Order: sequence, then C-alpha cells, then structure tokens
Amino acid sequence: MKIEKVGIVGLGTVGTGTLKILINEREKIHQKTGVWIDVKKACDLNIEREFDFDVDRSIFTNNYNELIEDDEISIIVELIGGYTIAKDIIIKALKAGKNVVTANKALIAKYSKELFAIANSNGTKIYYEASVGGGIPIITPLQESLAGNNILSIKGIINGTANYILTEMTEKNIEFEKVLKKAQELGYAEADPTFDIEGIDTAHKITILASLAYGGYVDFEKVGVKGITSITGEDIKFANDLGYNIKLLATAKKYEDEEIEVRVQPTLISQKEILSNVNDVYNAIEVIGDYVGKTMFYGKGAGMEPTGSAVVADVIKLATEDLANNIPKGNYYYNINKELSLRALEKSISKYYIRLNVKDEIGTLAFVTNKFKDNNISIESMIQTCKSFDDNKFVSLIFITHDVLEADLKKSLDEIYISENVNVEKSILLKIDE
Ligand SMILES: NC(=O)C1=CN([C@@H]2O[C@H](COP(=O)(O)OP(=O)(O)OC[C@H]3O[C@@H](n4cnc5c(N)ncnc54)[C@H](OP(=O)(O)O)[C@@H]3O)[C@@H](O)[C@H]2O)C=CC1
Ligand SMILES: N[C@@H](CC=O)C(=O)O
Repeated sequence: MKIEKVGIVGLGTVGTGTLKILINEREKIHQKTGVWIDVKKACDLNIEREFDFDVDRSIFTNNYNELIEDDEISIIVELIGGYTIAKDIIIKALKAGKNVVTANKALIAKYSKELFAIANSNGTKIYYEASVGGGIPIITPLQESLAGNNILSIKGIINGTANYILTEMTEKNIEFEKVLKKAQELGYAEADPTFDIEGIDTAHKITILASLAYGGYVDFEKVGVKGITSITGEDIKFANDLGYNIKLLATAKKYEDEEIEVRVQPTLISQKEILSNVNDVYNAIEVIGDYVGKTMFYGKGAGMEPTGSAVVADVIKLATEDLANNIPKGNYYYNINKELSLRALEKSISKYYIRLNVKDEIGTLAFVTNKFKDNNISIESMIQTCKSFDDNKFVSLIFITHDVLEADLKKSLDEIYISENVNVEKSILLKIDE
C-alpha cells in the first residue's frame, strides 16, 4: 500500500481548494490511482480560519519549517504566492529532498533558471500545472501530449480577472473599478491586482508557455506587455459595433528565422472566433502544432476549486510516479540553458484599431490622415464621433487600418503627438486579431 504524505503552505483561495479536494476525494483518488494521499500538515498565518468541509485541525501550524523538517512529508505544496518567502520555502524543500508543487507563476516565470537547477541538482522535482490557466491542463499537454509537434503559435486568454472585468464591462456596462473589486472578492485577483490589470500575470503565464513550447527559456523581462487599464466602455462599444470583442490576449509565435514573438496586449478579436466568446473567469488557450493542427484548451482560469484541481493533479502525478525508477530528470521543465531569441515587436504586421481624441479644428482630420499616408499606413475605415459640445470640442477619430508594420504606425503616431497642427487629448492603439 503506497501512502504519500503532503504538506501544504498557504491556505488562502487555492490552498483551501487544494485541501478540500485532497480531503474530500481521498478515497476516490486512492481508487483511481492506488495511492493514499494524506495531508499531514498544513500551514497558514491564520490557523483559526473556518472551512466548509471537515478537517482534523491538529494538522494546522503557522510554522512552515515544521513541514520541511518532517521526514515523512515527501511533497510540499507552496500556495503563498510572491517572490520572497515562497521562494525560500521552495528552495528549502527541494534541498531537503522533497518534491514541490506550486501555482506560483510569478516565481516560475522569473526564477525558473535558479529553481529548476536546484531541483535537478537535488534529484527533486517542481511541478507547476496550476501556474497557467487555473484548472485547465495546459502544462502537461505542452510537455507530453503535443511533444511530437513543432508549436507554430499559442494564443491565450489566460487571466481570469482581466477577462472577468472586460466581460462585465462589455455585457453590463459596469465600471472598471467596481468589477475589479468583485473579482477580488471572488478570489480571482492576485494579492497585488495591478499584476492582473496591467498584464503582468498574463506575461508570467505566456513566458512559461512559450518556454515550454519552444525548447528554451524566455526572459520574462523582455516580453512586451500592455494591460487593460486604458480600455474604456467607449472602445468596447466601438469594437462591438465593428464586429469585435476586446480581450487581453497573450501570444507566442515562431517565425521562419527562429525568432519568437511573445507579447501581451488588449486585442480586438472577431466575434466569429472562439477566443472572442470566452467570457467571465474562463480562460482559453489555442495551440497550433504542425501535425495536430489547431487545439483549444478551455476552462475556469482562476478561483478556489478549479485551481485546487490543477494543484491536486500535480500532487497525484508526483505520488504515482515510480520515483525509484525515475522518469528522466527535467522532463517537466524547459531548457534553462538556452535563452530564446525574441523578435522586436515593431516588426509585427497586423491590422490595428486606433482611437485619437483630438480637438476638432479645421485641418485636423486631413493632417492625421496624411501623416498615416506618409508612413504607409493604409486605412480600411474611419469613424468620427463628437465627444462634447462646448467651445473646446473634442472628437474621437477611430481608424481601422489594413495590415501595417507596427514600426510605421508608431512613427505616424509619434509624429502626430508632437505636431502643433493637432491637439491630441488621448490615444489608444489596439491590435486586431482575425
Ligand atoms: N487565486 C487564484 O485563482 C489563483 C492563484 N494562483 C496562485 O496561487 C498562489 C496563491 O494564491 P491565492 O490562494 O489566491 O492567495 P491567497 O492570498 O488567497 O492565499 C495565500 C495564503 O498564504 C498565507 N501566507 C502568507 N504568508 C505566509 C507564511 N509565511 N506562512 C504561511 N502562510 C502564509 C496567507 O495568509 P494571509 O492572508 O494572512 O496573508 C494566505 O492565507 C499565488 O502564487 C497565485 O498567483 C494561481 C492560479 C489561480
Ligand atoms: N489572478 C489570476 C489567478 C490565476 O492565475 C487570474 O485572474 O487569472
């Protein structure tokens, strides 16, 4: 009879979901896997908290060292989050010969080199299925199921909070701040929600996916990131009228010269596309492989039980591996010895949505459209809307371009901003994905 003893550090949203599944489904997991998985200790700063399931409270401690020093515990589950204590706990656990499961994408995206090397040199493992896409299995498919493919591209809506905000803004016209508060109450947001709304969390996740897909590692600091804070109800409405929804989209794509483009940005997606219709806290990741073609992974991208489900998957994976006849070390990791060469974002060619809020003066429109022409920006359509009716009237000029080079477009916009011929109050530039 195989028994695996587990220690969980952090009993917040994800820790509670993980504990609940491991306790409530203990028998069923044993039936399916042949292994008894017992949570021997669970650590949190607040060990008085109440749970909606039965739990033997003698397992609780507020000192994580008790878990690391317990020789019977073979798997440490880190669910605190952040770069500091969480990192110390993981390193200590790996060095103590324990395997680690984490949902901490920030840590994996920024410190994979260090953490994987420590795991490898100690003959231990660190698994991180829950770090991307909440409850959606996506790490294992990239590592195993799709390993025979060259991955051509990955496109993903991989932040539940941002998608929830954009959905509520689109469907109910609720203000940004109010929806963000609700996402926090539902346990979707990061401890620092700017990570969600500024695209940083999404960048952590696409860093991990692109590294797994392309056989090296992506330097997180080099990923192009734009969040959703500048998106207004007005942009959402214009986009909808034009047949698009706005989503925070992460993309990774390999070009023929082997360069990889990795970026995160709010993007207009045609309403005909599946990704455009992924709403609320749901996430979806489209992976295109050269043999398999287009695949789509869909599910809840955040929250207590969905994320707990992914954490438990890793615990089961570790508990059921024949550790004596180990699968090759590093199997679950990406290559930390090869940095992938990232393509300059300005080389990107795409359609764009541009909104310029400009003072309505004679010659403004002609100046702007000529500036675009000067830099090879061809316009597919244009909408002009009045913003206010006082003497200082501003109008929104909305342009949809044909496929253009991002560098040319930025040049045009820079020239427009600095020109004395036009008074720009605000501007928005969004990529269109069709
Ligand atoms: N929420 C989600 O939907 C998802 C989260 N994740 C990731 O999972 C991780 C956990 O997130 P989440 O559950 O939302 O975070 P929470 O803030 O809800 O939970 C973290 C818990 O850890 C506790 N904690 C902090 N410091 C210590 C310590 N030194 N010792 C013991 N416990 C400590 C906190 O206590 P206190 O509250 O008192 O500070 C809190 O209870 C993060 O890395 C996050 O990015 C991944 C996917 C989805
Ligand atoms: N804050 C994250 C949590 C899951 O990774 C999100 O909203 O997606």
